[in-house]
Amino acid sequence: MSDFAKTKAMFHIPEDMIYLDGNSLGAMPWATAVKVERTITDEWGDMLITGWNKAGWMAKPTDIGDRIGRLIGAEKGSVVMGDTLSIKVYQAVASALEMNPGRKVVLSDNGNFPTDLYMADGLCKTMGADYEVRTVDPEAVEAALSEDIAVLMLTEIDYRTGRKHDMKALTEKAQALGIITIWDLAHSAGALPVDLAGCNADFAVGCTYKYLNSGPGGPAFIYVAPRHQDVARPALSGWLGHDAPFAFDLDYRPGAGIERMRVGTPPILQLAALEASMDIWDQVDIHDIRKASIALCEQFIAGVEESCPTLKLASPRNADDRGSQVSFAHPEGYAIMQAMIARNVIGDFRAPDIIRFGFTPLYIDEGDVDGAVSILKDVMENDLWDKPEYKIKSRVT
Ligand SMILES: Cc1ncc(COP(=O)(O)O)c(C=O)c1O
Ligand SMILES: Nc1c(O)cccc1C(=O)C[C@H](N)C(=O)O
Repeated sequence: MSDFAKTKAMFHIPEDMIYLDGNSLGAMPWATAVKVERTITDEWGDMLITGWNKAGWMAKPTDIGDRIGRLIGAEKGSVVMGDTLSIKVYQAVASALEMNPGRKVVLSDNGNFPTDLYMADGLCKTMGADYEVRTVDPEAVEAALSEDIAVLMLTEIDYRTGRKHDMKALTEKAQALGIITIWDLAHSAGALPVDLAGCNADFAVGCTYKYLNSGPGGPAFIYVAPRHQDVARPALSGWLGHDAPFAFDLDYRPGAGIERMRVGTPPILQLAALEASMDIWDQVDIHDIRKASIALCEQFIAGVEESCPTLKLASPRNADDRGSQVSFAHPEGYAIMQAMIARNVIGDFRAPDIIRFGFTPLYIDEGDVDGAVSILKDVMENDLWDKPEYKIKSRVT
């Protein structure tokens, strides 16, 4: 039996479904509905506006930030929740660029998730024609570091292939050249141990609706290293990041520490949903999760390679170089994934030819992996994907 049988029982997974897409949208803990319902009735309903103090709503973004901080190796008081990840990327890039005056290049890789590149590019356009986002192949990042670069912005785990950047080595090399680093942990937080403090990271951002199970649209987080917190100017200077929001001063004065990265009113109901999941995360050791995740990924790779020879592994073979997902390439990837979904094995497709499966030990076990492999084998051996209705690209995700 899986070491995580206890946590698996804490999640609602529809009967007969094998859910291998927790790297895109995490599953729902049973406790979430109860927690959100209580927040609505006992807090919003009964306390109304007094909930900001009585129910501790105002402190939720930093309280929960610290709980996530434990999973990503952040110092206490250096993570705050709020907004979407796209917004937090913008905020981090803007602060970092300003901390490196005279340099005008944001370096990233061309495997990065598009929104990160779009947000940085939009910001550069606002800042002036001499600012630019430069992208190189993921393997070429280290060689591309140079003294004209202001900011290195990378997603640690590639959303398509699961390839893992070496955060410590790249941060060290970048900092030696005077570059400020921003790490996107969208596919890292809750997937594997991250050691932001140990890597001496400058900024990090991430979302909570994937491995941290906060539900669709759950709030993002931002990390600022303690040494930068009173220097970094929050480009999005919202009133709740003000030093004294309730003084209602007309002039903006950034708050102390990580508080300044807050923008506007926090989403209390989504934070309540996240808290239900963090109650589960508080009971597990992220190193145990990693061990189980590697075992599940290895089992899946071995099973698929043995039974589906036309699928080509698109993730790194070495577990240390990979996050908590496994991708295979096939020219008919889209139709194959449609056939899998029709058989209740949920993964996803990423253009042009990647089928992607996420492994989330909190609620996925060896039996699920065996089940997914055997359905994939059936789909491939019997060409079950070869149907006109599976070839129409109409899905959103
Ligand atoms: C690396 C990365 N950054 C950003 C996002 C999305 O940001 P947002 O939460 O603003 O939609 C995703 C996934 O949606 C992602 O994988
Ligand atoms: N955030 C998403 C959404 O709002 C709709 C559909 C998908 C997503 C995702 O999270 C995509 C995801 N970041 C990916 O790795 O592809």
